[in-house]
Amino acid sequence: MQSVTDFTMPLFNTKVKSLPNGFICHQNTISSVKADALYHYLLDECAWQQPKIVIYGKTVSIPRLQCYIADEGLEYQYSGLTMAPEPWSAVLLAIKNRLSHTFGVPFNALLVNWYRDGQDSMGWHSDDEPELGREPCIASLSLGASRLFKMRQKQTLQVYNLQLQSGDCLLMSGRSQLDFQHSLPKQPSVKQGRINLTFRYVLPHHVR
Ligand SMILES: O=C(O)CCC(=O)C(=O)O
Ligand SMILES: [Fe+2]
Repeated sequence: MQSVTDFTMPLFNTKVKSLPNGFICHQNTISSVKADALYHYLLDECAWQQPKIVIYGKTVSIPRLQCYIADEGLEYQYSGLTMAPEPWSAVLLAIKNRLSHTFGVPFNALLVNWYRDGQDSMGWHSDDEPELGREPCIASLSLGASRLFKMRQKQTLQVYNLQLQSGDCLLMSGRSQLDFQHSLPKQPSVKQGRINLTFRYVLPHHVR
């Protein structure tokens, strides 16, 4: 009998889109039907949170929902907030293991973001927290609505656009976090939701 994990395994014999240094997009790693099934599974299964952060002295809710999943004890800190990890479900563990095997990275943490519609977003940032190490390798899987992903070279401010489709897997490695920021801007015309999964390797001895 097929299990949910059989339906959702990303495959990597797919088309590759080349991007600025350090970014690689593997297109269609999950068929749209499977990506849709996984999207709805995660909507139900994740313990969604909408943390509040302080920006310029003002407390605001982040414009999306999040769930942080990781090996035991691997806390994640950003913008002054600490997220305690949820345990791996069988489905996410299987996907994590597949991605670890494919990319040769022992992923041990996953940040899941749910953009309910085009009003939800993520501002310019680099994933450069010390616990990710100097040149982290992050595998980012997109499910649901297609959204624009922007990369901005820190020195030249040149902006590169990438349309992330359901089932695409974007790999950010090498100098991608050192040389670039990235963002997911608001797109009010998008009415559908999107879930993004970023698999990371958190250095256990760096957790504060
Ligand atoms: O939703 C995306 O594609 C980007 C997510 C992201 O940049 C992050 O989780 O750090
Ligand atoms: Fe990011």
